[in-house]
Amino acid sequence: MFLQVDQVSISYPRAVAPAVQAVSFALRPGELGALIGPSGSGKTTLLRAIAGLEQAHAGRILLDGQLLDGPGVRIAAEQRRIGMVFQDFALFPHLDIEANIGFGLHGDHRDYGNYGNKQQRRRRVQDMLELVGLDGMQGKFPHQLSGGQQQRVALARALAPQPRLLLLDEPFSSLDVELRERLAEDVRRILKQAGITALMVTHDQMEAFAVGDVVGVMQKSRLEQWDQPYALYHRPATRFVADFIGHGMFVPGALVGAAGDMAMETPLGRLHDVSRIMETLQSSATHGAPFDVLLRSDDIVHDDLSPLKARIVRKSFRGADFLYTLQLDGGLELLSLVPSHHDHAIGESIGIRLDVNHVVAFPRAAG
Ligand SMILES: Nc1ncnc2c1ncn2[C@@H]1O[C@H](COP(=O)(O)OP(=O)(O)OP(=O)(O)O)[C@@H](O)[C@H]1O
Repeated sequence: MFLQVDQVSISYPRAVAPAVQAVSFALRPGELGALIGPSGSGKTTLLRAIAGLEQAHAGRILLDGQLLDGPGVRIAAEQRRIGMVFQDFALFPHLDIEANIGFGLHGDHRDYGNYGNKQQRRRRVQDMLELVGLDGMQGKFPHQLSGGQQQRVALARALAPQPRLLLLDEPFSSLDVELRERLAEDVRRILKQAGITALMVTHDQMEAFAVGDVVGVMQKSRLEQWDQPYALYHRPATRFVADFIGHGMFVPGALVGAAGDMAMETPLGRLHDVSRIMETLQSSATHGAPFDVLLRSDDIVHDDLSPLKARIVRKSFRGADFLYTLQLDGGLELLSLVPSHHDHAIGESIGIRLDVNHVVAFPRAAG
């Protein structure tokens, strides 16, 4: 592993509870990680500790085999060779793009690579401009560039001195929503092309999924799951992750059948593929055991022929789809993503059926 965060805890002075508690994860060389979670869950604190701007009070942080932070060891931030990109870009307004990108190739950073003379620096800046798709812009000033272009300059500047690791803190949050997803995909492509290992903090799931090979979900100072996006979505480890990732609602379920042939009974019908749930329960669950079953908007399919009907209580247009909020007799609410040519009115009843590939369910908490 290239970056190793091992049982790291971080506390701020006079704070009641630690900001980060016993967090462990790792990145392979060239792998892109993303941390998501609600505000205050500890993402930025963790990123700052990796950068060397906060100290880990317990645990260890290693980069390429070097102990950066651990018992009795603390490598200074400027000696870590870690680059950072921030949400406000932090470009120098009075320097042109070439000087902005070349900034990190002077002074303390000079020993990162062989950029000692002007010609070498120019070549490196040129390579970076090409990498981020801004060739020809070197003479412009930051205010002459769009927000997305400025963020690419910030990326080029951070990559220029060849850091060992790149950290990105909410890099898209000051940009338009439409721009964000496209830029997130561009950033992923650029980072992959540069071959750098990177860790990004964001509160936006789409960005995390667009950039990260692996995504970590934090809540209340803990890392709840560190996994590939597909696994986070289809095999969430905790109820919090299940709820946080994607649109879904929990409905009551009950295990039916005998060991080896169990199914989940729900108000919308019976789900048969419960093998994974049984693995996690280690076959201790018994017939009739109560569960909360997660049904996401793509698990519920609109089907005129289905005998099961639900009433539309809200709808929101998403372009290709409508996100319908539906209500069953008895009041249970569900979400369903329906192709937008099925334009039904609020109050109308439509036929629905389940189409669940991976059953996500958690034993109902006692009480
Ligand atoms: N300098 C500080 N001094 C004291 N407490 C702090 C400091 N910075 C953050 N905290 C606290 O540490 C906890 C984690 O904050 P952190 O900023 O790491 O969360 P976050 O997940 O990055 O949130 P956001 O998405 O809002 O930036 C919070 O309870 C926060 O109030």
